[in-house]
Amino acid sequence: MIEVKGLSKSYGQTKAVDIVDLSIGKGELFGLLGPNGSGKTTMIKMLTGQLKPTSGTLKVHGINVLEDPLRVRELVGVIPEQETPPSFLTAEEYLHFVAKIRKMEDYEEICNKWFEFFDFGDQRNLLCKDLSRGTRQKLMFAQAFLHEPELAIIDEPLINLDPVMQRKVKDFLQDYVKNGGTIFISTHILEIAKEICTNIGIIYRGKLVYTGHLDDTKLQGRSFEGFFLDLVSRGKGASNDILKDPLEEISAPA
Ligand SMILES: Nc1ncnc2c1ncn2[C@@H]1O[C@H](COP(=O)(O)OP(=O)(O)OP(=O)(O)O)[C@@H](O)[C@H]1O
Repeated sequence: MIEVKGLSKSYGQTKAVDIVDLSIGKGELFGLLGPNGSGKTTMIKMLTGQLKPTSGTLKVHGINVLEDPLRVRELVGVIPEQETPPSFLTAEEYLHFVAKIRKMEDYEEICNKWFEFFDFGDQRNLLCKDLSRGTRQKLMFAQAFLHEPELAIIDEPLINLDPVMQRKVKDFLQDYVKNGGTIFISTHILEIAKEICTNIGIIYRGKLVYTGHLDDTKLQGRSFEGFFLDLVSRGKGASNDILKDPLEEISAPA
């Protein structure tokens, strides 16, 4: 579903994404983790055709994103980082607007289901600017899944949501991939990634330093947080070569 080879993005001397290879198959719930400034948003912007890589290739749904970014955007559901719905539309107008762009028919019932799912139907006629931050996030989530995309790419899906809604969204995401969808999320919340993701990637200083499923064997008795912090702290001040095999690094005596 996603095939990335040698993907890089530089801003002057800063290598925001540094020669990343990544393959994500259908049915995966993939979580991209990394400290602040490690390259997560840059990766997502390139995958969704919002940003041109410095080098490398990337295919989504078998489509070359550089050659046909519009087709990729048609097929994929996206929630960009810190994006909010337009202030001048009501919540309902916004969902209807997205449904029309997605060329959906009979979308009113589907929109109603989303209002019901997130329990904010009573606010459907409020302007988006007057919705709470969490409700705006619910709306962004609904628009991404409105057309039931085979692939959804979401920057921080649970940000601003209360624990009840977080649980609902986590269950929704897990069911979505069980039913054949594919989801790529980025998150700072390690435990969420460990709980719901089928596979994770850890990015540090633009390098993808770990990909795979994090089962207890690989954690070697550590908490996921301990694993992550070790990985990051051992890389600090060192050349990127030290991160070639983070599991080996971490399991080696300090
Ligand atoms: N437009 C830009 N111009 C210059 N540098 C940029 C630009 N966008 C991102 N960067 C740099 O690229 C690096 C990666 O940034 P990015 O936003 O991808 O990180 P991130 O992992 O999403 O961070 P966070 O978790 O804090 O959102 C950072 O050093 C950032 O300062």
